Amino acid sequence: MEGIKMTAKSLALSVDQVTKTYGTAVALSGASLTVEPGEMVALIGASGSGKSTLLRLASGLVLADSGSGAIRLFGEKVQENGKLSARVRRARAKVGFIFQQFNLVTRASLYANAMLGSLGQIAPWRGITGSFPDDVRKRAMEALERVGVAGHAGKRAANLSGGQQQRGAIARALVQRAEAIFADEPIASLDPVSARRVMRLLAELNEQDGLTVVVTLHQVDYALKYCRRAVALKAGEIIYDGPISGLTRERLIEIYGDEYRDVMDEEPVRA
Ligand SMILES: Nc1ncnc2c1ncn2[C@@H]1O[C@H](COP(=O)(O)OP(=O)(O)OP(=O)(O)O)[C@@H](O)[C@H]1O
Repeated sequence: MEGIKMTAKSLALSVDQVTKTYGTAVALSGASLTVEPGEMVALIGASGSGKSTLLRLASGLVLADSGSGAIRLFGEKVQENGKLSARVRRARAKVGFIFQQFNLVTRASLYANAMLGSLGQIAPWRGITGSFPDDVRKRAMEALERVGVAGHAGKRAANLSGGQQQRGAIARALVQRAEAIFADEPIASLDPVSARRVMRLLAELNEQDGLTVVVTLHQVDYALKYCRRAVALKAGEIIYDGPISGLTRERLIEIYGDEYRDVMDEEPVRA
């Protein structure tokens, strides 16, 4: 494929001139972005810069302003011109979305949550009655093992730690047979060890299984460590899109504002 421009069909994500306003607040402004299959991309930017909005638009949970271009997942249209596509379900089927608030059904077991990844593949009555086919049960257990939480399969999601829940959500994406995982702040509320586990798992799925990963991150350190490409938003505009090595000191100050200079230069309060 080298030297050949990838078509929208072969791209994991394509966002074409998309704007989203909430009242008078511009959350995303004429953003265009493409992600190729197999990439691991960090979406960074200060709080309120538009990272979550971009992922929500990609999932079809939020509609862009009219006049916006198309958003596609693996060539299938999610929305265009502020209208949901008729093929949105087909588009969504290829991506496991992990949003902080809506990750798991908290009253259900981790095992049941993982099986829910099969909803698009089985007869609706099976999902409603919870009578999942044997192959789904098997795949759910394998996925929980793969992400390292099989020992908690029978526990209610509500009774598990944030890190275990995040890994459960990743297992659900594996049962879904997702070709990509789009995760919104998957490590925001995790301790450093749990955060590292989740990021390593995403990186492993990217490297070993070829899953495309798009992940919003607050901590630049994790982006530098686990992602090869960064897309930085500022006030709804993409102001950097390139290799992670391009996140120089000056660029980070541009992304996070002048005060970030102090953050980088600050001495520890206690030695
Ligand atoms: N449902 C909403 N109603 C009104 N304004 C919203 C809504 N969702 C987002 N916004 C606004 O859009 C802008 C972008 O928000 P968004 O959540 O995408 O930023 P973010 O970069 O993900 O922030 P954070 O890192 O804090 O999660 C912000 O100004 C926010 O207040």
